[in-house]
Amino acid sequence: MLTITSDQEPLQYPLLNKNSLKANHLSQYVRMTEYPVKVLQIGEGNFLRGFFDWMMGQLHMRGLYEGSIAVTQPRPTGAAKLQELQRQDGLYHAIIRGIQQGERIEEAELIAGFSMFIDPYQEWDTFLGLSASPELDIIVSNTTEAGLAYQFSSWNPDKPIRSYPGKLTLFLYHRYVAFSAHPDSGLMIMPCELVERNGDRLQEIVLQHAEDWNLPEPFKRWVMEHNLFLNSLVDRIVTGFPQAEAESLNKQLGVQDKLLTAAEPYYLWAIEGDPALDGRLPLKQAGLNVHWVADLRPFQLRKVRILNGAHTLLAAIGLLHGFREVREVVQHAELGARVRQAVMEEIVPVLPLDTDELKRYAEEVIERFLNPFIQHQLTDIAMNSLSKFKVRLIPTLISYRERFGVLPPILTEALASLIRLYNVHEEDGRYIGRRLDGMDLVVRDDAAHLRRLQQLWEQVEQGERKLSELVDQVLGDRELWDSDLNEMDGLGDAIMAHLLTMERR
Ligand SMILES: NC(=O)c1ccc[n+]([C@@H]2O[C@H](COP(=O)([O-])OP(=O)(O)OC[C@H]3O[C@@H](n4cnc5c(N)ncnc54)[C@H](O)[C@@H]3O)[C@@H](O)[C@H]2O)c1
Ligand SMILES: O=P(O)(O)OC[C@@H](O)[C@@H](O)[C@H](O)[C@H](O)CO
Repeated sequence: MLTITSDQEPLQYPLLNKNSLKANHLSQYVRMTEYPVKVLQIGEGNFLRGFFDWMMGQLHMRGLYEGSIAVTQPRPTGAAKLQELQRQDGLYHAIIRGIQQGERIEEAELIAGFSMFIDPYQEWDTFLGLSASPELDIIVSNTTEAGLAYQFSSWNPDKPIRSYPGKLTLFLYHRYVAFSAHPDSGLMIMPCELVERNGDRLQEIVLQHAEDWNLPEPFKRWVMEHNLFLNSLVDRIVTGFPQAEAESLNKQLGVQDKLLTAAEPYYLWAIEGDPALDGRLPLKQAGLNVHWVADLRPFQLRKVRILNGAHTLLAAIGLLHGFREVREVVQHAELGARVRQAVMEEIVPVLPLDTDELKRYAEEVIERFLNPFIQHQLTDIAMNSLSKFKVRLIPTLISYRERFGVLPPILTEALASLIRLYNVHEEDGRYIGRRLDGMDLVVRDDAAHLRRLQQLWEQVEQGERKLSELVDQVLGDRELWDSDLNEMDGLGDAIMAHLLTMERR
């Protein structure tokens, strides 16, 4: 582990790879490459590198795991990142920085866990071949919510299958055949996608593909009985490559690392499963903040409603006011106070969990948002805000109204801000919204939703529709919210009032 210090002498910057490693790191790297591949990782993205692979680094450092990782990208566009990883022999630095319980943490940890790089679109046979390895034990993935989805694919086993669950189904089928359905050949499958009950969902899709492809019933039974699809919840803010500071970090590290991965010190992984599974992947034994739990729901609810809810809320309000990063919004006297009010007075009180524990978590979340070293872009968080708002904030809005008989003021303002943010027009295939000061900003969301909102706003601006009608239409759009929000007394009027105030500004 290196500690980032201030000014060191400028060094030459060879590319980070095994040839540029110092002796102590080289021996660590060589030891790792001698381990058999025990983990197949589907996903070359930032999150896994700053979370799971970092954890594997901790296991390796403590001598608790004698297995390496084969990494593969879930879609063709990931090939460039995979090649970059390969050029660096799978080595990179996790830059872990922030303030935790008042203590400043600033570390650059060299991560060395990958021993194999497989592009399934070019090396399909190698990919499938790995399924026959007796040492392989775990599959981990993060392919975003869009990746963990059913996508029909016709039976064509000789060609790379596009979707992740499709690939996984064929991979498991090859394994089932290679080990003649032996019960011990089952794998532990750990999806990290932020999808509720991600393990159950993945298993469901795998079985659907098995059905589509007429795979034998005993295979389906083997999938269900001898493979573990674990539901889990991940929590760590990983912002990826720290563009603004890359040069100075490389200078301090003395190498050129194109895969620097920035993350906060906080992390939590709650996995629904028997604590005995820690024997298979000794995360708890390594002292990591990992919990094998019987019921994941409280963790999921707490994190999605508080952390992700606050993110979605502050992204909508912050972007409209011309801010770029999470920290800027939370630090702002007026907007920051509103974010705190939303979390402490609107979100926390309606969660059916221990209030003291929730408040502790909420305080921690605010501290994490204030991390001075992390540049967390509001535009990244705001991507697909409509569906995020539906899952992360609407349930709170409804519970609050039911419990207190009035609307939560900040959440209502956030919903109005979101509607205002989506006053978009199309330009070269992109949707451009307007901040309150009239400046443009790109809005990224489902194109059909964006088109509908664009049309409504255009009709208002051309005087063909009243603003109140737009509000009525948007709140009543079941495709957006899965329900009619106009049924919530007073919501339409409150949103109207906010929109008019914004326009007056
Ligand atoms: N970055 C974080 O702080 C953080 C924290 C917790 C959870 N997450 C989850 O991670 C996801 C983003 O990952 P990231 O930060 O590593 O971003 P990233 O862009 O670095 O990686 C995204 C990964 O998902 C794959 N992917 C994207 N769309 C896909 C699709 N349609 N089908 C298959 N694969 C697809 C990409 O190829 C890549 O491997 C989010 O959806 C979020 O749910 C991120
Ligand atoms: O990753 P998304 O786009 O689903 O949501 C944006 C953020 O809320 C999210 O990435 C959090 O930072 C993360 O969930 C923290 O664990």
